[in-house]
Amino acid sequence: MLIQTDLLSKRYGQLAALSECSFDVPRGEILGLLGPNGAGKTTLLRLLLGYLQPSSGVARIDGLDCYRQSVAVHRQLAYLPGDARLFRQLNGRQTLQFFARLRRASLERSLRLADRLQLDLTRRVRQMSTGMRQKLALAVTLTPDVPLVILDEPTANLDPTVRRDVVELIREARDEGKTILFSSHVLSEVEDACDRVLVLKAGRLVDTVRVVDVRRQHRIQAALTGPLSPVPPALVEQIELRQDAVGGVTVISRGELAPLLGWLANQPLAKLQIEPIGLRSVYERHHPATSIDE
Ligand SMILES: Nc1ncnc2c1ncn2[C@@H]1O[C@H](COP(=O)(O)OP(=O)(O)OP(=O)(O)O)[C@@H](O)[C@H]1O
Repeated sequence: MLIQTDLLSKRYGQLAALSECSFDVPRGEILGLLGPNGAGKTTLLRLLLGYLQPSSGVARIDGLDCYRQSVAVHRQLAYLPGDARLFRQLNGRQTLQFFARLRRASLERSLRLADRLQLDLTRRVRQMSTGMRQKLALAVTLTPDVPLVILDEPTANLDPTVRRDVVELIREARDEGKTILFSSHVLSEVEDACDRVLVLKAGRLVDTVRVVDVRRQHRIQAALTGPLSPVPPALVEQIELRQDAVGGVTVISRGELAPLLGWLANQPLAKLQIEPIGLRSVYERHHPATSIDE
């Protein structure tokens, strides 16, 4: 495991910003952190970075204690903070050169990433828009040859096209062997980019979901025109079936669709609708009243 936390907690006086959070992240995984404002995402990232001392529990990266061995931990990672600051008087290319030298990283790789993000490197940082600065900061963060990349809301301020590019770059970094941990408010990009998602609520880890499992889940709705025949034993385990008083039926499927559709084809149904459940349903189970970006 590259990251391991054990009952990791952080209190500010009476407020539990993070409570007894335990999880592992294997190498080569993209892990998303989801939760509304104040759920504890940044606190968790700062504990992993060793910027905060845990009130109790421990966080380890590559076996190193994140707080006590933070210098060694920092050699293993690149971090993009939510409020990344760059030198305003440098232009894009000088910025990439500065950080490549600092991290003993490849400038060529920086330039390639900047090209992918369609950055104009001749502009000074102070003349860049917020989105352009964010892209430059991302190119800086994805350049070093380190096993772990931590991104705090990497796509804030970016338009949807650039968001897609960022998700692609994150996946490419994973394919090169990096482990990526990122927090986001945008459900669709978490679903597109991540292998696994941690859902935080008021400082507690309330769910861990594998995106492939979420993708396999479907909701099927239909109107009954007669009685249903019994559900075949092979399907009982993987579906949840509800009938309402006005002749509607809802089936939640957690497995392969084909055998279920085979059974449904022989049922007296009309107006059949099938939709993927997606991460939104998982998120709303824990945060029913919270708005989040699609
Ligand atoms: N230095 C601090 N002193 C006191 N309380 C703090 C401090 N830092 C964070 N908190 C509180 O801890 C809780 C978790 O905050 P955190 O910043 O980790 O949430 P978040 O999930 O990152 O939110 P956001 O999406 O808004 O960035 C919040 O209630 C916040 O007000």
